[in-house]
Amino acid sequence: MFRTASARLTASLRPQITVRSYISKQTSHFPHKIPFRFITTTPIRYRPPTTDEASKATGAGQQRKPSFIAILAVASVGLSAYLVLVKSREGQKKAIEQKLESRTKPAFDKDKYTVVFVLGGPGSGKGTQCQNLVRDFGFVHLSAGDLLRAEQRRPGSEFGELINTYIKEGRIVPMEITIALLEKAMREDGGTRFLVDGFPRKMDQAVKFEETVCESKSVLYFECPEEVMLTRLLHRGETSGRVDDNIETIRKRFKTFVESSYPVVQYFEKKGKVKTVLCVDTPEKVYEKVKEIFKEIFKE
Ligand SMILES: Nc1ncnc2c1ncn2[C@@H]1O[C@H](COP(=O)(O)OP(=O)(O)OP(=O)(O)O)[C@@H](O)[C@H]1O
Ligand SMILES: O=c1ccn([C@@H]2O[C@H](COP(=O)(O)O)[C@@H](O)[C@H]2O)c(=O)[nH]1
Repeated sequence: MFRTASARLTASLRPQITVRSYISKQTSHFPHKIPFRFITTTPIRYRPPTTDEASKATGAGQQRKPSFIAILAVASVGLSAYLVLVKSREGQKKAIEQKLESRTKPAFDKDKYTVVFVLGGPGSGKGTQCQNLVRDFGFVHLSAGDLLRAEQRRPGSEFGELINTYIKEGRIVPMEITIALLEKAMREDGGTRFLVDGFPRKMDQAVKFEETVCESKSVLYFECPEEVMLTRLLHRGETSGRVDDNIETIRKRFKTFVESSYPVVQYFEKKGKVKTVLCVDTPEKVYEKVKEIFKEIFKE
């Protein structure tokens, strides 16, 4: 008999089973050393243990502090792997460099192959117009940016991480990599007329490509105000998934264009190779001008 109402209430809250009997029912997989608080006989209301409590009881998830030696071992293995990777990447770059250095003449004869460089700021419309030229003039379109992105995605590429970092920063990838990709694409395609889009972006690339791969016939330059290019790129960024179509990287790309790429246009201008097209109009209007230029250059 319970003496008071409150004692009756307390009794009704007593567990049907104590924690000890719960453990003994579940016990086959419990450790022999059960934490003290689990073996109290004070009847408390049973509730199943929380995941946290269960894992403490079983010892699962308990972290042992790694020793200093273990940390050192893991760190040195990581560092060695990183150094091997850097060395092999450096080695590959050097090998390409040496291959290019050893050339006494370009790999492709300019009398048999036609290379047109397509230059202009980011978002000026180079890629859009190249597609029209492929359709109407039988050119092969080689976008240096697309080739770099493909190499970056290629499983096992030694340069994937490096390319990604340069593109995100709006910087120009070391020329050996881009030149090797362009030359490979030219060989694999087997065509004879190439629109090399978005390359050369720096003077060293311009000189090296013409010395070792092929001399250009002409340069098509798309002139476009920055605010127009900015609007286009931000719009493209809504769907492109490109890591560099965001305001921060776009600003960096504009800076790189002014500092490193525009001098290339000036260099070819002095050689009388540049045809300039203002491209603030609609793509169709811009193409009318581009088409006239190509008809003029490639009349046969
Ligand atoms: N004349 C134009 N008027 C309006 N939008 C255009 C025009 N030309 C291209 N665009 C659009 O602007 C964006 C950039 O064009 P495109 O990709 O051809 O430029 P790009 O110079 O090749 O750029 P990037 O160098 O960044 O690859 C695209 O979304 C394209 O559809
Ligand atoms: O010759 C090149 C061409 C491109 N890059 C890098 O790629 C991005 C994107 O190029 P798009 O032509 O706009 O597709 C460019 O900003 C550079 O980071 C390069 O390094 N060298």
